[in-house]
Amino acid sequence: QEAGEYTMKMHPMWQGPLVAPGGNRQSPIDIRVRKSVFDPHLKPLTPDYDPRTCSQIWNNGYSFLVEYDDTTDKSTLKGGPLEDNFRLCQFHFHWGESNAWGSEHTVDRRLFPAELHMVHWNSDKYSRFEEAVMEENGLAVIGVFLKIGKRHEGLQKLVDVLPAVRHKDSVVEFTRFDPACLLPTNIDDYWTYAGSLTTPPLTEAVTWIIMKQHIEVSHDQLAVFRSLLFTSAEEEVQKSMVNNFRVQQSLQGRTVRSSFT
Ligand SMILES: NS(=O)(=O)c1ccco1
Ligand SMILES: [Zn+2]
Repeated sequence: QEAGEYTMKMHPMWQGPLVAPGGNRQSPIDIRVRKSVFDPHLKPLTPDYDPRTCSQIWNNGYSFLVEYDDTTDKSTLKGGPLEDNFRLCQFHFHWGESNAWGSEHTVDRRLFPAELHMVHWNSDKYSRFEEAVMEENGLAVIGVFLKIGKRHEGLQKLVDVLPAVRHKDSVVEFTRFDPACLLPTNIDDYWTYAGSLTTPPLTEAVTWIIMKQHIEVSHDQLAVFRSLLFTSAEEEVQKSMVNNFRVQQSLQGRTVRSSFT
């Protein structure tokens, strides 16, 4: 590299074509609370998860994914803005290198240190995630903001296994984890809007359901997230898995609805 030449070493995730097909309902966004519209027809959200469908956890080189067996309708999400039945396939997080930032969505520009995404696909209309990911009503993702505070007891079982998936492409068996323990106590208050995946393929297939209430995790628990690596064991230069969030996208005329006044 020539002296003075400046190249932002982008994570490989973002070196490809960044503009998604269509590109008028991209995620994440800033949620302007006073611009959201209360929708009295929004129903309560009814997640129904079976911890026995939890199968493994793996480092995909951008986040760590806790994967669920989605070959049957055992862990499902219905209600809220959703017309159909959706199956949980995985959950993962996005976080910063510091507690000052890390979330993908923001609320009136407020950043959180991390954000949980619980990814579901429409099992009434499609037969697998890979199919649903290409359809505008294919996916539903619950977003939950994380704040630094008291230790999250339910999260600790996950934190304890993270060192085993430190490097990209590492996988370990991970069972009997109830994802409901990561939801806030109040799941009736949420914002919802039509958006996209925030990592490639960035397809505009997602009904986003962003919880108003955050959950708390301890500083030390989040520090373990940051001990993960983007890089595989063979690579010479190891890179800390931090700042794995996408830049915010324009609303482009979309309305964000709220389930609460
Ligand atoms: N970050 S997210 O939940 O939009 C996602 C899931 C799969 C790919 O991207
Ligand atoms: Zn995500």
